[in-house]
Amino acid sequence: MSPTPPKRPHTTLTFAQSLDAKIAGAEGRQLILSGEESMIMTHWMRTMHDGILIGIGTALNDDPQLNVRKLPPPNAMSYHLPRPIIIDTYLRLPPTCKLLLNYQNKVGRRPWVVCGHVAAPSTHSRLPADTAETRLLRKQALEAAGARIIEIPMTPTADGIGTRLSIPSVLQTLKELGISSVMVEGGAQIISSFMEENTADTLIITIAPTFVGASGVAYNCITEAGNLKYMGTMAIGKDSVFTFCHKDSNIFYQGHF
Ligand SMILES: NC(=O)C1=CN([C@@H]2O[C@H](COP(=O)(O)OP(=O)(O)OC[C@H]3O[C@@H](n4cnc5c(N)ncnc54)[C@H](O)[C@@H]3O)[C@@H](O)[C@H]2O)C=CC1
Ligand SMILES: Nc1nc(O)c(N)c(N[C@@H]2O[C@H](COP(=O)(O)O)[C@@H](O)[C@H]2O)n1
Repeated sequence: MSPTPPKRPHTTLTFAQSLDAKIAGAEGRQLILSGEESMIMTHWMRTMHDGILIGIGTALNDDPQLNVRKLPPPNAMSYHLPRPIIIDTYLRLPPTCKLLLNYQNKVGRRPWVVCGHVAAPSTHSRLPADTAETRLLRKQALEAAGARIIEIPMTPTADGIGTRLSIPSVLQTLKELGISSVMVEGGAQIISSFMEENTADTLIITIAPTFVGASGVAYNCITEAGNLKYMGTMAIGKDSVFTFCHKDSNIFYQGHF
């Protein structure tokens, strides 16, 4: 029996970390932690999913491409390209980001930007001086650059001060829009949210043999494995890749989700 509830896509949570559980350097500096071989594995996994999801923090910090360019010839574009999906509550994604440029240049799929539906922006948005007008301008600029904007209701954060998007609502919306499998790549807050929500069907962590130090960026670790069971460890190049599956699942990285 599949553990995947029919109302959300199959969800693979995957990222790379150091031995001291850091996913980025001081002040979020992007680190290439994965070795060449495990990075190729990540690009293979990208081909196996309908969408790749990241948070706006990662989009702003890394300006990623989320494509499959590390795969062997003849032509990386002949592989299935996943759709980039950005969780961007307040529409902060720059219209000049690589994901949108790649789409304009026909070397990437149209990015979807999932944002908060704002009834009264001045009371809901934490961006300084944000108004319905400035938000509308950002939305129009993103749409003009090619983004599809998907608005969903915002929910209050646990402290009651801020707002964010509900992960189950994001996933349900994606499923309704035809995304059957999604690879969640980060960053720290998104990883923490998916772990807290127990939403991953598969968790794949690449651990690089390096230390980043206390100033690096960490995610909030689950204190227990939740619904996940350990499936195995692979040595790929210099890295160790740990795989977990939903505890009710017998599926172990079959290659089709
Ligand atoms: N080593 C690795 O595999 C990876 C490392 N990274 C690193 O992670 C860092 C970025 O991480 P963060 O700043 O934490 O940004 P993030 O990419 O996790 O995005 C977080 C933002 O998403 C929005 N959001 C809306 N609803 C949310 C929800 N329910 N839960 C969480 N966020 C929600 C909020 O605006 C929040 O600030 C960068 O330094 C990047 O290099 C990112 C991806 C993979
Ligand atoms: N698998 C993996 N290993 C690392 O060492 C990483 N830093 C990441 N980062 C993720 O990949 C995105 C960059 O993708 P592109 O190279 O631009 O295609 C980055 O934004 C993170 O999501 N992943």
